[in-house]
Amino acid sequence: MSPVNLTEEEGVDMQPVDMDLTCIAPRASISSQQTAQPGGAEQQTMRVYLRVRPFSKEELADDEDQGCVVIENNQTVTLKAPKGSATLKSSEKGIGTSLHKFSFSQIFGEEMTQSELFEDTVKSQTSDFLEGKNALIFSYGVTNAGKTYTIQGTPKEPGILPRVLDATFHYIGGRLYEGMDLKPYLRNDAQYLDPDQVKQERSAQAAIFASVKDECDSFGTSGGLGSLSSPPSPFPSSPLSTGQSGEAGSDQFALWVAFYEIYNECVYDLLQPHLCSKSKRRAAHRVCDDGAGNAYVKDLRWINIQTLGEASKLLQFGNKNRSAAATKMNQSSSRRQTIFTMKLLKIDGTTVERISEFSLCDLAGSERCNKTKTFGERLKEAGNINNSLLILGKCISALRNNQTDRVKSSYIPFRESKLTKLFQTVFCGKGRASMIVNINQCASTYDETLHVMKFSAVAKQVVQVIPAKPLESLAPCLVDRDGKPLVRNGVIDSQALESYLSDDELLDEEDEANMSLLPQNDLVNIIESLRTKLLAERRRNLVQEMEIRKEMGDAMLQQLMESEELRIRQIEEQKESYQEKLENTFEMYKDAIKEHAYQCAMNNLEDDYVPLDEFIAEQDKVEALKRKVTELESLKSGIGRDVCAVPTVDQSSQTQPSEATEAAGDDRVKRLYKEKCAMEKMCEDKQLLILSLEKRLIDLSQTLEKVRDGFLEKSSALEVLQKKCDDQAQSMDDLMQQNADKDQEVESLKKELAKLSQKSPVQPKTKRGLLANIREAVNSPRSSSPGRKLRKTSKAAHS
Ligand SMILES: Nc1ncnc2c1ncn2[C@@H]1O[C@H](COP(=O)(O)OP(=O)(O)OP(=O)(O)O)[C@@H](O)[C@H]1O
Repeated sequence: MSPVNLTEEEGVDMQPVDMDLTCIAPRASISSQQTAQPGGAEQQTMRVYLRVRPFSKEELADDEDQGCVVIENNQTVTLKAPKGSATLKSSEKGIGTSLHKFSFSQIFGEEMTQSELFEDTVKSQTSDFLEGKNALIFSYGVTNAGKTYTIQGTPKEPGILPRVLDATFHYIGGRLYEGMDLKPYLRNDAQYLDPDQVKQERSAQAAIFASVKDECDSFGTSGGLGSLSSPPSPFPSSPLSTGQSGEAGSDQFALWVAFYEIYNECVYDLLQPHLCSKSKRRAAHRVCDDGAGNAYVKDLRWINIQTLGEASKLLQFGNKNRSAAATKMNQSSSRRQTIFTMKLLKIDGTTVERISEFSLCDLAGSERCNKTKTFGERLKEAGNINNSLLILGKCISALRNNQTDRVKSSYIPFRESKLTKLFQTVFCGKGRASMIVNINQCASTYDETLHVMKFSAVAKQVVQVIPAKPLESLAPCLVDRDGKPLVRNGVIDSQALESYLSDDELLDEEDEANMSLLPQNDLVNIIESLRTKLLAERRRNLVQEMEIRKEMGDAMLQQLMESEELRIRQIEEQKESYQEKLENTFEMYKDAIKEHAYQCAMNNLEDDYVPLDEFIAEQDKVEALKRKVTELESLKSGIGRDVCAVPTVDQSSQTQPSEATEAAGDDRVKRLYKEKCAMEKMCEDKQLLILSLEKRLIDLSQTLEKVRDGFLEKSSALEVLQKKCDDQAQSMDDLMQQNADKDQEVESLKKELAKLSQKSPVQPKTKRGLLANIREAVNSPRSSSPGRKLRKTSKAAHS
């Protein structure tokens, strides 16, 4: 076997704080189970007891005994995961451990008797109950773990419920209030019953007792409990049994009980008469709030009991009504959560001084669906059972978390299940709660048992603060049928009582049940009066409804108009901003194009640019040179003529030409010829220069042409942009047109509303004036729409 780690499940180092979330009590480490609080409040951790039931013969035969549960001492128990359990498999994979250690307020092994269990667990709560405090006991555990055995027991071995009842009757002794005319009402109040109602109570009670008179005595008053009932009592030395526990001698006590079950999140009364036909469904009862935050079961049947035998019969009657769903695990297993509640009324004369409540809750088994092979309706049952247990667990965890961390107080889901809703007040300090965890030692249910143990470990850390004087807040109030108090400051309000007793026109459900007893005329009268009341009520409702509708219509219209105004304003603003943006963009483009064109022109001109002065000077030079060339050419032709004429003259007229004259002529010709050549060359150069300048001029004009083309292109792009702008303006106009349509729609709505208002039979004048004012006020800004249109057209024209 692989080595195992032992886990301590209970948070021993946890510092519990008070449970009453509204009361600010100082945080203190709780070393003992119970400590005194300032102001006399009592603080203690929730008592959680463990009861381990013995194996049955069948279980031993099925090899269920694998030593899973080892009781170390009267407060500590160790659970060892058996072969095949999910816990063992997980621990072998390294997840978790196969050994779990738990501690409880007290552990009761299989050898412990019912009587010992009662003495060590519930007896103190019974004392509380008899002294006017509330008490709640849960029996919790997997199915077939012994919860019902612990609560109800067997005729031979009565459980804690018969023992609490037995103790209560011993306490009451000869001070039983036999009147039966003071009955519990809502959660903490009492109701005064008139003689007819008392008669009905008695007949209902008799009907129940009659139906079980031949049944065996489940409390064993003649057996198990009988030995306790007859002297010596179970509280021989207890002040409870003496009836002298500091109570005033004139006080009397009345005990009323209710027995109900929660099945699939519906509350059913187990003390209702048996149903005639099986097909007829039982009525589910609502869980309501009494206005002071206390939940109660509406129309639950409370039966007055005066002996232990009567209590036993009631329990039998209720048990008969319970339907046990067969599951594979336990053929007689109940799929319900059954609650037996006792209310003890302390009566002084005709005044109810206090009411205390003791509830014993047998929680349904919490087995998993696959284990129990549950299907269909059974699966739904299991889901609801597990859900209410889950919510109970969540509430307990949240309570504990809130106590440990007051800053981050989390939501406690009391209202998410009927069970927790009903007992919220007890958890919140208006009573003491304790839990008896029942487990069997079967290997096959080990995983579920472990889950139960973990849950109870959390419950044990919850601390309850019980106020020193819980009765002050729970002081019962005696009321009539309408719920109006009949007793004020301890004195009966005789007027209220008289009107209550004479008031016979209202019928509650119990009256309805006995309507057949009334004469026909009375019935007709009652029906007539009820019809009149109904009509008046309907008329009142109709008027109220119309007023509400009108108010809502006005409010809606106002809202509609406001939102319309807002929308128009937003559109206007958007339009303006778009136009501004467009104009800015257009200007930007224009500047950019101009800049671009200028840059292009400058780039093209830069290389070919010749300043004008230079150009003119150059032209002058060219002109001068041309003139010189012309002169020289004319000179050259003149010289040629001279040259040809000179030899002719020399040869014909002079027989002896001088040599000096000939030489001088040659030099001059040569010089002139040279000059002529130079001039010709210069002319050619200048010609070339002129040609190049002309070429430059042509290039320049071409560049200018290009720039002009570019400019024209940009201009056309600008035109496109302009067109887009115009389109946008057009779409804005369309939007405005849509707005106008909406205006018309609003107008038609207003007209419709006005028509409706005219049709309405009740129209207070002041309100009609108000509506007209509102409409006018709302309409007035609408009249400015032409102004806006004017602005819009002027803008459009501008743009
Ligand atoms: N302490 C005990 N001593 C002897 N027998 C016991 C003890 N506890 C339980 N049993 C027996 O075990 C069986 C199952 O017990 P019980 O019906 O109370 O279980 P349960 O938890 O109420 O089951 P369910 O939730 O299904 O109603 C019964 O036969 C009962 O008599």
